[in-house]
Parts: sequence; C-alpha cells; structure tokens
Amino acid sequence: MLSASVRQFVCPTRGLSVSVARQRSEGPAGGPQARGFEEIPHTGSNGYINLFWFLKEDRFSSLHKYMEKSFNALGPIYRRLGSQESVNIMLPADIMELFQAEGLNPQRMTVQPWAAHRETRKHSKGIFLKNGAEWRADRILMNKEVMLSSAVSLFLPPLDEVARDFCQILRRRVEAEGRRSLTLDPSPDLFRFALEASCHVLYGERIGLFSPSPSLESQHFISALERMLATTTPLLYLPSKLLITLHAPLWTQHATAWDVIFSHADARIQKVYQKLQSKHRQAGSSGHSPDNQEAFSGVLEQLIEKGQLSLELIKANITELMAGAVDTTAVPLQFALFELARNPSIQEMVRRQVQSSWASAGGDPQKALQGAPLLKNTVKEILRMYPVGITVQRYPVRDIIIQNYHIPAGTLVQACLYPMGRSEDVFREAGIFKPTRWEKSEQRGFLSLAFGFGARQCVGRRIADNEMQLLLFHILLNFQLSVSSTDNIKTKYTLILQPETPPRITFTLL
Ligand code: HEM
Repeated sequence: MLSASVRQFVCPTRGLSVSVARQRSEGPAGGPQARGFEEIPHTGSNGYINLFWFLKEDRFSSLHKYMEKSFNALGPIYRRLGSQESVNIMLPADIMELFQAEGLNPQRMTVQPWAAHRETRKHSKGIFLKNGAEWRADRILMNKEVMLSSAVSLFLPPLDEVARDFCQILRRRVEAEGRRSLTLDPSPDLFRFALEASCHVLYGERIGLFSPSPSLESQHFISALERMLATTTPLLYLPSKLLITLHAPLWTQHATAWDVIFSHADARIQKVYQKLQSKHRQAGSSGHSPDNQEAFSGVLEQLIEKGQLSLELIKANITELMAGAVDTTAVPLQFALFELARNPSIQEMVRRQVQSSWASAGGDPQKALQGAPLLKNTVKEILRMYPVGITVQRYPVRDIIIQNYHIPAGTLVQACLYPMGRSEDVFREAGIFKPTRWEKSEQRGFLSLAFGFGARQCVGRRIADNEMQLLLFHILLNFQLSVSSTDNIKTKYTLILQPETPPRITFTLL
C-alpha cells in the first residue's frame, strides 16, 4: 500500500525550491505512480571498465567531490553506470528508507582484494567479509566483546593508558632543548598511536610502538599494515583473478602483507592459548576454578576463553578488526587536531569542559568522558565533515521507492555521507566546524552515520569513538593547538578519506 507525502527539496546548484511528491511504501513497493529505475538521472559515464574511467580524470582520489558535483547537477538521487552500477542517495529521509529495507543480514560491497587473499590462502573470512547467516552468527559473538557497555568499561582503561603515554612522550619531545612548543606533522605518530591502542585492546598487549626502537616484529607488522592498505586501493579497480594468475607484483605485495598480519595474529593466538592452558592447569591442580574477575586481558583472550568461535574464526575476525582499526581512527584524529587548532575559541570551550570533567573524575576515564559531552560532539562533527568511509552501502531486500523512483530489491544503493555532511540542505553552515550543532534536537535522525547503521554498523565503533575521545582529551589537557594557515584542507579518497597533505600542527605546552 502506498501513501503520498509532499516534501520540499532545494536544489543545491539551482537554488530552486521544488515540491517532490513521493510515495511511502508500506507493503510491496513499486506502485503504478513510481517512476522506473531506468529513469533515475545518471552520471552519463558508460565506462564498462571502471579502471579507465577512474584513471582518466583521477576520479578515484576525488570520488567524494565527484559525488558532490553529481548531486548538485542531478538532484538528490542518481545512478552510476558501469561495471558496478549503483544508485546514489544523500538525503536523510531517503537513507532511512534504504536502511529500513536492509533485512536481517544486511549486505554491503565487499573489499574484493581482501576476499581474494582469504580465498587463495584458504583462510576463513571474518565478519567484515562474510554475509548471510554465517555473518550473523559471528557478529553476535563479536558484539558481546566490543559493543556492549560492559565491554566498553573494560577496555577504556587500556585505551586511556595508551593515550596518556602518547601525550607524555609528546610532552618530552616538546620540552627537549628547553622548548615550549613544537610544530610537526603528527600523522605518523597518530598511526602508531592507533596501532598501539588497538593491539592493547584486541591482543591485550602493548607492542612498544612509542619506543624509539620498536622490536623488529612490531616494525614488520606496522610496515605490513601500511603495505596492505596502500595496495588495496589500486587492486579494487583491477581484475584480482588475472593478477593472481600472473603473479603480478602488486598482488604479491598485497598478499604477503596480509600474510605477515595473519602470522602476527597467529603468534598472539598461540601465546594466549598457552597462557590460558597453564592457567586452567594451575586451577585444576589447586582445585579452584579459574578467576574470571581478572582485569581486562584483551578481546582475543576473551574469545579464546569463551570457546564459542573456532581458533580459525577468531584469527579471521581479530585480524579484520586490526585491519579496520588503524587508519580509521588515525586519520580523523588528524582532522580533529587541525579543526581544533584553527578554531581557537571552540578549542578553548572544549578544553574548559575537559579540564572541569578531569578535575572531578578522579582519574576514571569513563567518568572523564561522561563529563565532557562536547568532546563526543567534536568527534561526531569531525566525522560529519570528514567521514572516513564516504559511503555506506546496502542491497535492499525488497523493492523500495526513493524520490518517487522504484528501486528493485538487490540493487546496490549507496548512502553518500560526504555529500550529505557538506550539504546546506541537511546541515546549516555545513562548511563550518561546530560541535555544538549536535546538542540541538534538530540534529537528530539519520544524520550521524559515519559508523554505518543497524545490525551491520561498525563493530569497532565503541573502540574507535572512545579511543579518539581519550586521545583528544589528554591532548587538550596538555597542549594548546595552533596552525599557521587556516585554509581548508584538501582531501583525497583512497579507500578512506584523508588529507592530501597532512596538516602540520603546533603543540604548545599549557
Ligand atoms: C572513526 C573510525 C571508524 C569509522 C568511521 C568506521 C566506519 C565503519 C563503517 C561505515 C562500517 C560499515 C558499516 C555499515 O555497513 O553499516 C564499518 C564496518 C566495520 N568496522 Fe569500522 N570504522 C571505524 C573504526 C573501526 C575500528 C577501530 C575497528 C576495529 C576495532 C573497526 C572494524 C570494523 C569492522 C570489523 C567492520 C565490519 C562489521 C560488519 O560487517 O559486521 N572499525 N566501519
């Protein structure tokens, strides 16, 4: 059954206010009034070979800008033609419509080179790459370890420890030679911070990346992660099967980088497994059951201890979490430092809240964050302006009507977060960094979607959100941030949205 509603759409380029009649679908969709799928405006590209299309105008690295331009030219829905055809949308009400049709086991686009690695090496896939009932079964178990609030309160102290260490080391670097301030590109340090924090939470282990001479194993691990991420993007647009058959260097580099990451996980699994065995042996000989009330010892240990997933599946999932964890938090932290630095009054406002919360939290990171909601909104605002993933994708399980177009079930539909976050129709003063906007009731609804939505939303979001907040918390307690130029940062898209050139930040001791 269809019911009609009329809404206003202000065309971003033409500034025209247009009334759009749209049908809301309450039963099987696709009523007689809905316009056909084929009528959805399209970008005109008919390149069947994505690679050439992207290389032609360097469209891949500016895909987010290209999407923004396409919406401006074509309105709030358009089709992208080509080998991977999609329907792109950007208005919150339309995105809601899409998520309502995501079904019980929501599906999004897969990262083909990662899946190809698992297939060629005969490794199991984890929740990032799995679909259907298999995905759901693993995901429910993973949620317990990283999404529930009981889990969050366990991993906040290790995240806090790493954030404090980071600031202490930075303080020492600033103070060297009697200085009070230091200007640097913090991106390599933030990458190490994210990796150290993830290892502490996932493996229950510090891997010493803040030391001037990290172990050889840690150095191999970090360069494998960097190589894996760097080789993923070009591989997305090349035929994996052909490259595998030809043993192409790009593919070999990608696969061997993954192998190092997997063997790093393997070594951790062996270590934890042996530790647990000896713990159980000791408990057996003393007649006491093993103590479950110990301090947090890492997601990996919890998973092995519970024994609900096979070791192979634990390895697959923990490795995917590790891969998901690194750049995803390090990059928004760069943007956050930059925006706080170029907006001194906002920085001061957030700092005041952080200082007063710290004064009353008695060193408890959970209380400290609870007392600084502006910091949470700072992270939310950063992810609005600079969403790590520029789209969230779904294949709706039933036909849907969006903007009065009939979209058949199974179509790849992309909710385009970057254009949405930058749209004046959706956010007033969209180009301005304004964390307080999230305090207002008008900013509720399908607006903050950087971590995705629903059952398939980012499983690492609690780790990521808290990790970023805690680092910013301690940075604001220790340093005044400034930048020499307040010009906007140019961004590029390489699987994640990042600065074209990492901004240099001045850290001045408070
Ligand atoms: C600012 C940081 C991060 C952002 C913006 C982000 C964003 C996302 C998004 C948009 C998705 C897809 C969600 C959907 O389809 O609805 C996702 C999935 C995922 N993320 Fe994150 N992520 C971040 C950090 C992390 C971290 C720290 C981890 C690991 C600890 C992680 C692990 C994963 C995994 C494993 C999935 C797949 C989940 C599934 O399919 O069930 N992410 N992330």
